[in-house]
Amino acid sequence: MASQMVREWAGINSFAPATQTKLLELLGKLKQENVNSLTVLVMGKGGVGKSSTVNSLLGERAVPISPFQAEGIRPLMFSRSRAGFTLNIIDTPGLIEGGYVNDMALNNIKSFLLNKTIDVLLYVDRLDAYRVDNLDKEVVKAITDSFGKGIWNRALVVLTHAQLSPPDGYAYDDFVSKRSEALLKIVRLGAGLKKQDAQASTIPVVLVENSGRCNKNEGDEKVLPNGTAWISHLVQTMTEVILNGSKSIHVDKKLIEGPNPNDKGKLLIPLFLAIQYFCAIKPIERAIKSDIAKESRPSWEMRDSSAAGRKF
Ligand SMILES: Nc1nc2c(ncn2[C@@H]2O[C@H](COP(=O)(O)OP(=O)(O)OP(=O)(O)O)[C@@H](O)[C@H]2O)c(=O)[nH]1
Repeated sequence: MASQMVREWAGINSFAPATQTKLLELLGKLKQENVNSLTVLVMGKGGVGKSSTVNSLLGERAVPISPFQAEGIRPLMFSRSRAGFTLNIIDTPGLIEGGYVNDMALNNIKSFLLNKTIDVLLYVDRLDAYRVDNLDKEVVKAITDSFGKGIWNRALVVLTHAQLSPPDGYAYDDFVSKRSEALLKIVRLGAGLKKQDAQASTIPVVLVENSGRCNKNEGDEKVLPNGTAWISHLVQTMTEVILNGSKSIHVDKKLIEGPNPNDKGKLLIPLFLAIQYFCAIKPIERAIKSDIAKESRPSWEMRDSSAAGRKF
């Protein structure tokens, strides 16, 4: 982290005054809790608005945006500091290639993150998508297999294109709840979260609108159709997640090269097999051998041989 060039977070000045005030308040709150730097990892499928969200948060065009899926230029980390606080934000390549999880992209991300600590994961998708499928689950599973279930304690689901006009018959908030619930369900499935896991019910969903045509309120803040000033709302939700008492994810060699962090129970499999062998299979084998030894000649054999004797 130290080798990264940290620039002044000048982009914050491009936000509306009310947004700036709120952000500085939130940074102050984090500093009060001894959080002086924050590393935000941005992941998701391709073309969902990851880079645009990075730019929106930084308040500058740090990453070039294209309507076509970018190839192989990321991960990229941008570090900005303001009032003694450092924000590191990591943009990553889309995780799907040709209908499958792109293992190479995932390995690049993992190597890039070596010795870094992830404070928050922004799992990005689009609000204006009408279904979830197995690929969504696979992407979530790949993230979980790489960093462990714990990452979802530190995650937000971020939905871009939030200035959408819902299809006929839907109120905006109803559409948002339906899409959020469908996506959260697949996240829980992909992450292998059970109902009793704390994260299962607490992953927040935040809406963003990265387009330059985002509506503004009278205070010049960028707002969603429901009136939420989304930049400060996003940072506030990130702050809540950071202060929720869960641990950040430190990415070390063991996490990257070691067994799947969710597979700890599987290490016990050889032990279970050994117990099964010595306590069940061995005694059965012994019993069979002793039966064979005890039984000199089976009665049917005796019967058959006496019958044969009579014949010849
Ligand atoms: N209207 C609207 N367009 C968006 C929004 N976010 C992203 N876009 C557009 O969606 C396209 C893809 O955005 P990117 O930010 O490059 O998406 P990405 O996830 O980084 O894409 P990859 O680099 O391919 O992984 C671009 O044309 C953006 O302008 C949004 O909130 N609203």
